[in-house]
Amino acid sequence: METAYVALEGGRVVEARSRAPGTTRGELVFTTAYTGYEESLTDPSYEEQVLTFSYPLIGNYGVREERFESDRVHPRAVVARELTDDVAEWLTEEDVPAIDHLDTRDLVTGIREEGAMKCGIAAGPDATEEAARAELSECKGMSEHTDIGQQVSVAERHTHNPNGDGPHVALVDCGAKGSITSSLVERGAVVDILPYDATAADVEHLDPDILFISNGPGDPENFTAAHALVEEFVGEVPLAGICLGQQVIAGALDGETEKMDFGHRGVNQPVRDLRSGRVVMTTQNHGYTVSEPGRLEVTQVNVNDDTPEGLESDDLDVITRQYHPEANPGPNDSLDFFDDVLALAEDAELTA
Ligand SMILES: NC(=O)CC[C@H](N)C(=O)O
Repeated sequence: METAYVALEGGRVVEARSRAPGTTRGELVFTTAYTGYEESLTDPSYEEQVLTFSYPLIGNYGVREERFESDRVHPRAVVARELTDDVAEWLTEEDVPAIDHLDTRDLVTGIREEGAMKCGIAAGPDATEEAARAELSECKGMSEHTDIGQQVSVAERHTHNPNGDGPHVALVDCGAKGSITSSLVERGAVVDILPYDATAADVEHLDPDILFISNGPGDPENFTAAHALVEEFVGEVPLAGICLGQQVIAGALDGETEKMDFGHRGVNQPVRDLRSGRVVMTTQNHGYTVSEPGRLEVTQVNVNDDTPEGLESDDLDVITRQYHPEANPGPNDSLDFFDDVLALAEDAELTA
């Protein structure tokens, strides 16, 4: 058996089995999702993180490309109680270290008590505790990855569904999941994908019906170009956002964001709509939250901890969600968000 080591912030080193070799480092987080490992592992919002699955068996229905949310695996390493051969082979091909046969309950309890933490990993025939510790000592905090958008965004603008008869969406790709685009395209929208550092001139040139800021990794405060776009176009073009998109939009509209202790990652996070009282189960993957909504109204909250899950403004034509209405993985209960986004794009009466 090939060995692996995880060195944790605070000094502890945990021994495990190597399933895909290599040394790496990242912020250790966990997801409680019990299904949808292909979607989670290809979600760009996990960039620079080490993803622990609290569900004990990962890989039991194989690996199929049509379920991927992007063209590569984004976590820097993968941790589970038991990884199947299919997943281990996929991660080996992708050059992403993976480890199993460790007590993930203990790891998850540690993260819940102490918060998401830095870690270093060494896995494979040459793995040593020292190598894992050396990785840990090089590990940066998430907010220190100041240009993380560049690692996950498209380099050039491109258009999906150019002949669609629906509204024209300018989607700023801060690390967008593929299902966001497909959810819009399925509803007839023409979707222009713009790099994370698109300028106001780039957006003006497209003259979209709505400006949509995507999900993405790391600290929302590091997405300064998207922040500037929101400041520039608020009140002129309707705005929508998912996850990092909600955080960036709130931050640009006099709101604030902060880091959570261990975040929300899973597919059964309950969200209450404050107007209807309806609760839906949602997919989530975030470590930051909006702490002050600024010029926006909180319309939905997390049932567990009351953090803002939906922000809106009728006057400014803004609608955002902290969770992932596009699901993948997870429940489809909130897909109607995309109908609301496109209705806002069509009906907005902004005249500035
Ligand atoms: N999925 C996302 O867009 C995550 C947003 C942000 N990186 C966070 O962790 O809170």
